[in-house]
Amino acid sequence: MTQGILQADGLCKSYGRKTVLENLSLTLRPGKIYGLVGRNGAGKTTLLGCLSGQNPFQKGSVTYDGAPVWENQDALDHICFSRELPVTLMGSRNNLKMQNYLDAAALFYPNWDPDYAARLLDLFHLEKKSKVYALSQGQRSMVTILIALASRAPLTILDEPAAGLDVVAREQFYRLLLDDFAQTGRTFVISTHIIEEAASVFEEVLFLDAGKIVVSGPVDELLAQFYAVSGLAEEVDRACQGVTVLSARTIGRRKEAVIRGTPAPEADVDRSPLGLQQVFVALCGHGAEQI
Ligand SMILES: Nc1ncnc2c1ncn2[C@@H]1O[C@H](COP(=O)(O)OP(=O)(O)OP(=O)(O)O)[C@@H](O)[C@H]1O
Repeated sequence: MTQGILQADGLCKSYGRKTVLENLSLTLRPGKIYGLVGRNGAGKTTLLGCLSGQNPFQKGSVTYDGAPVWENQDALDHICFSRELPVTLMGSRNNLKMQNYLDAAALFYPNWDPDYAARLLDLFHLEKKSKVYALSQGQRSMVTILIALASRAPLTILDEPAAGLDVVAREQFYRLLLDDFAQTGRTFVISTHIIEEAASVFEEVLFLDAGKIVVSGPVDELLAQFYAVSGLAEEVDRACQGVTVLSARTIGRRKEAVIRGTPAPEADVDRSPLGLQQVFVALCGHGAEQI
């Protein structure tokens, strides 16, 4: 029975001697919007390429409903990883027109929706005859988003789709995504650096760090586990008993700490929940100043 589950097991990927993904396992279930978050160079693009059959890997497996994804057209028919269009091709400027990419997408994705593509072209004020090299970065992001949405693929993957967009276009993108999701319920995986802005869109997050998924699960459940506490140092220490302290800073007699767990209720401290970005920095921001 087709369910639309994408599974990676024990995935290992290196470039030469550099290990990027190390024994990574994850399961993507249908009907959710996943946010993939990791620092620069963490391996997000590499992982998305492996999950979508575009990147080979050395060990492990990636399956869609139990069937390997690699060179398996039946599985790939369900997956769209829309990548940013290249400005150059083999050292020369990319003279292909947007129309060429739309024609290729129509051939490649069995559920391609030409009417939806035409509506999005209008909405984004894009011209089909424009050459790719002449598009702005934001316009190229719009084409990537257009192809992803109009593919109507049951599993649609976008790598940093909002990075090149201005704030108005970003809001437009999130609205389009949520409208589409409400209508189709298809699965989206979206990598992003703009965490706080996208947090309300994600149902589940995956934090990628040092080649592994270090956190995965529903956003609300994750956020409920973290607090910032502050107050007199001895009270903060009392609040932190029995919980994991992720970072702490003492200023005179006062102290601030970021913790995973519930602060002891008898401690006289200020406690506040963290946003997704703060949780990410606390867990994956090695070496960065926290909070
Ligand atoms: N084709 C390649 N050949 C060699 N090394 C590569 C190649 N592609 C990626 N890498 C290396 O693999 C690591 C992960 O890169 P990747 O692009 O997957 O990270 P990322 O999380 O998407 O980064 P960013 O957020 O900065 O875009 C980096 O150290 C990068 O230099």
